[in-house]
Amino acid sequence: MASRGRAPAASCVLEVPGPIQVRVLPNGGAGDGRLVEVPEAPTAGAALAAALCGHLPWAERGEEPFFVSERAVVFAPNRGNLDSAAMHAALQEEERLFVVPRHRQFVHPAGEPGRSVQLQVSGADGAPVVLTTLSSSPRVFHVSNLLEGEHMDRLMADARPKFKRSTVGEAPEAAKGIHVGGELFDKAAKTSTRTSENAWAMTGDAAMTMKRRSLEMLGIQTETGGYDERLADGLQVVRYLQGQAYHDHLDHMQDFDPLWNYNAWRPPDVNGSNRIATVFLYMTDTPLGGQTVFPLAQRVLTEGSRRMLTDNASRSGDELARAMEAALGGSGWEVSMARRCFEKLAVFPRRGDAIVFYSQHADGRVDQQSLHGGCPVLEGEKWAANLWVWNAPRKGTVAASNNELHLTFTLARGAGLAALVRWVPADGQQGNQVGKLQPGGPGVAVKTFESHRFDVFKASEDGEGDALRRLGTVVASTRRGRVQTWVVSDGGVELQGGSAEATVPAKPEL
Ligand SMILES: O=C(O)CCC(=O)C(=O)O
Ligand SMILES: [Fe+2]
Repeated sequence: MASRGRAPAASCVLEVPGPIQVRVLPNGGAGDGRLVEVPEAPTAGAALAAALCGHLPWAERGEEPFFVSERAVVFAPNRGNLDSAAMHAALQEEERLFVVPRHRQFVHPAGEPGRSVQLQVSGADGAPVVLTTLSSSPRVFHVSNLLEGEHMDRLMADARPKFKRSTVGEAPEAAKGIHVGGELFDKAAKTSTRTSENAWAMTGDAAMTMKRRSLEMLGIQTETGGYDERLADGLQVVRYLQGQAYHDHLDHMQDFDPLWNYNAWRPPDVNGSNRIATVFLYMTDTPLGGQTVFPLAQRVLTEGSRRMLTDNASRSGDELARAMEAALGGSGWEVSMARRCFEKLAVFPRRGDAIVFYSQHADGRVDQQSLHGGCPVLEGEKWAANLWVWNAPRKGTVAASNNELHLTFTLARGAGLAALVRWVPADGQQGNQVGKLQPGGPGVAVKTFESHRFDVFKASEDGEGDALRRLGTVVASTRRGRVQTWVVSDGGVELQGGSAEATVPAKPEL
């Protein structure tokens, strides 16, 4: 990318910056986008958004977007820099600029494997953090210059006396009470599919530096525009000894997960929260094995990625087989995994290298392609630091009142019918009945949360309550107020006192 000649010339005459053009694309988009001129006259907020991306359906839910440049600079009203002057100062000629809907997060564009981008993020010893694409589906990047050697040494030294056998579905001790509830921690179980050891690093310079840089590198936007602790789990220092591994898994919370059930709470694609990305930093050179494998990704070797993906390639098949036998014995899931690890897209652990991969698409849907695992360590040890990053504050870190709503369903006056109200889980399963409406009877009141769905059915009047016909669906949204009354009649379900706009079902424009 050519940089504009903005530096003062040898004389005292300042070079006046000329107009600058950027390439505007939707969040996560591929390709070159559309060349648009950043207005020279001072332009800010909605006017700037319209000038830059009028050609895109950008006003999702009527909200102005924010912008993130390819080099991870966020331009947003709450950062005080959604204006043309700030863009002129920070952007390079023809830099790609992504339009991110207000309630989503920027997702780095993948591009071709091997493509590198130097971010405007200062990393280890002031060097810029560099992302290199390893795979576009799932989105996996190699990261250079994330953390200083001293910071890694500190993380390792602090973790050493604290290591415990890793569990799955656990959360840091220090976060107790801010996650789903105590139950979660009691149920965290040792498992045979994750045989490593781990220790949490919640505070301290090294952990904070890695957390801040990771969020910066991802271009994560927060409510205040500043760093927000609630957008990541604690930093986890992980150690795998010879033979240890972490079976293929997904990092985001699953719908069917009995402990978390995050998606049912608020799916990420309707502004809920879940893990969006994982930053994984290798802190040791592992002589053999210990790769992070992505079995569903395509393995493309390029000049830029060969070293990261073929590190142990000089070992012959026989040598590998002998090493596997010595480290793992003859059977078990670790043996078949170890073999796959030398065939699939797999990143070799090299001290100071990191990877970042996404568990969600740009539109918030979870990405099931992001399946990955920690390959068995065949020789030596593997030490790493792992950060799970969320697209919105983790469940339990948002005061319940922030998205709590009180809905009352009531029969229209004179409506001679009975009705049932059912809550519909996000997974589309059969709804749970929350109440019944009968002529002359009381309304049905529910306390619920943003995006929860309720179906209202006409019911047989004998009170047996068979659902006969669906009269309407209400999707809870605080945009229509925190206390709402919905009136049920044969003709449908309507918000009492609602304006025409308010009763239109929330429908994203994108
Ligand atoms: O050890 C690895 O390479 C991957 C670890 C991992 O997937 C995790 O900690 O979530
Ligand atoms: Fe993982």
